[in-house]
Amino acid sequence: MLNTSIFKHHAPFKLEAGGVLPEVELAYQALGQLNTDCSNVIWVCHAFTGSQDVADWWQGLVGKGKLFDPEQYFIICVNVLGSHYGSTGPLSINPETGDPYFHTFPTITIRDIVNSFDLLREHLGISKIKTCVGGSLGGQQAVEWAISQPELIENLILIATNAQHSPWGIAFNESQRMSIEVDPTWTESHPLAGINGMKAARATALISYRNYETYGVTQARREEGLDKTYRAVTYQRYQGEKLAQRFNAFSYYVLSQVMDSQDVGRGRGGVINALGQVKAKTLVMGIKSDALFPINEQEFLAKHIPDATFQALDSLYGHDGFLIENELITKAIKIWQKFIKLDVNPMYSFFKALEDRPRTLVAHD
Ligand SMILES: CC(=O)SCCNC(=O)CCNC(=O)[C@H](O)C(C)(C)COP(=O)(O)OP(=O)(O)OC[C@H]1O[C@@H](n2cnc3c(N)ncnc32)[C@H](O)[C@@H]1OP(=O)(O)O
Ligand SMILES: N[C@@H](CCO)C(=O)O
Repeated sequence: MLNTSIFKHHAPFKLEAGGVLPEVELAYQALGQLNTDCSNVIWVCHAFTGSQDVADWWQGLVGKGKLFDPEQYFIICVNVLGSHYGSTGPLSINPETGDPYFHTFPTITIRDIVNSFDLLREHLGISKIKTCVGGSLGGQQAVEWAISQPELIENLILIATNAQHSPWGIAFNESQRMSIEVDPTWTESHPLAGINGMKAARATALISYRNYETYGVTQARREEGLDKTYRAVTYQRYQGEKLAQRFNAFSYYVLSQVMDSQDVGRGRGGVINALGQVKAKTLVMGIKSDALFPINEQEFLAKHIPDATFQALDSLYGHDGFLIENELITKAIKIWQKFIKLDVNPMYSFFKALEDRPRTLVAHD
C-alpha cells in the first residue's frame, strides 16, 4: 500500500489475555506535517476490515479541502494488530518458530490494540492528540484510549460504536466464525484457509451492516422469473467475493473476537465508572437505522461520558452509514467544533435540522 510506513517494536509485547507477541510491527500512514507544539494531530481508528489508508476509505472526510485536511493537520491511521494490511497478524511470521502464526495467533483485545498505538505514538514523539475519531471497531479503540489515557486526547469523536459489545453483536460474530469453521480448509496452515467460509461470514455480516430498508431500496426485486438470480442473491455473493480479494479468514476471525472483547468497564469498576473517566470533549454520533450497534448504545455513551454531545444521524445505510454518510458526518462535526470553540455544550436540538435532509439513495444496476 502506497505511503505506508512500518514501525517495528523488537521486544515482547504483553497481551491483556495473558499471551505475548515476541515482537510487533505496525503499518501506518501519516498525512501532513506535525506542528512543533504537537497541536494538530488527528488520530483516526479504522474499523473491522479497514486499513491504514484512511484517505481511501474515508475520502469524504480526509483529504485536501476536506474536514481533515493534511495541509492543516497531521493525520495518522494505524492498521490494527491482527489485521491484514501489514501490521503483525495471523499471517505474519512468528519469530520464535519461523512460520506464520495462522491458528496460533494469540488472543488480542481492544486494549492491546490501543497499547500498541501508544508505542507508536511515543516513537513519533506525539505528546497530545487534538482529535481521536473512530467508527464501529474504530470507535471502540478511541473510547478505550480516552479512558486509559484521559489527558492525551483533547477531542473525541465516536460514531456507531459502543462501550461494551452486546450479546447481539457477539452472536452475530460467533455465527460468522461458525461459517469459517465449517469450511473444510479452515484447519489448514495456509493463507487461504477458510476463505470460502469467510465469504459466507461477510454475507451474513452485510445483513447486520445494513437493514431491511437498505436492501429494499438498493436490491429491489426486478425479476419476474424463477431462475433464482434475485439481485439480493448476487449482491450477497459478490460482497463475499469482494472481501476475499482483499482479506483473510484468520484476521477476520481474530478481529471479530477483538470486537467481542470490548468492555471498557473490565477491571475499572464497571462501564459507567470507566466512561466517567473520559476528559476529552466528546461528540457521539449514532445512526438511527443501525441494527448492529443500535443507537441506544451511543445514547448510553453520551449519557455517561462527562459533558458529551450526542447526535443522531438519519441514514438509509444502517451501521455502514458511518463509512458512507460523509456529508452528514462532516456537517455535524463542523457544528460541534464551532460550539466547543465557544466552550458551549451544544444541545441535541441544535442538530435537529441535520436530520431533516433528504436521503441520498444509491441504486445499483
Ligand atoms: C485495500 C483496501 O481495500 S482497504 C479497505 C477498504 N474498505 C474498508 O475500509 C472497509 C470499510 N468499507 C466498507 O465496508 C465498504 O467499502 C463500504 C461500506 C464503505 C461500501 O460498501 P460497497 O460494497 O462499496 O457498497 P455497496 O454495498 O453499495 O456495494 C457496491 C458493490 O456491489 C456491487 N453490487 C451492487 N448490487 C449488486 C448485485 N445485485 N449483484 C452483484 N453485485 C452488486 C456493485 O457493483 C459494487 O461493486 P464494486 O464495489 O466492485 O464497485
Ligand atoms: N463495513 C465495515 C463494517 C464494520 O464496521 C467494515 O468492513 O469494516
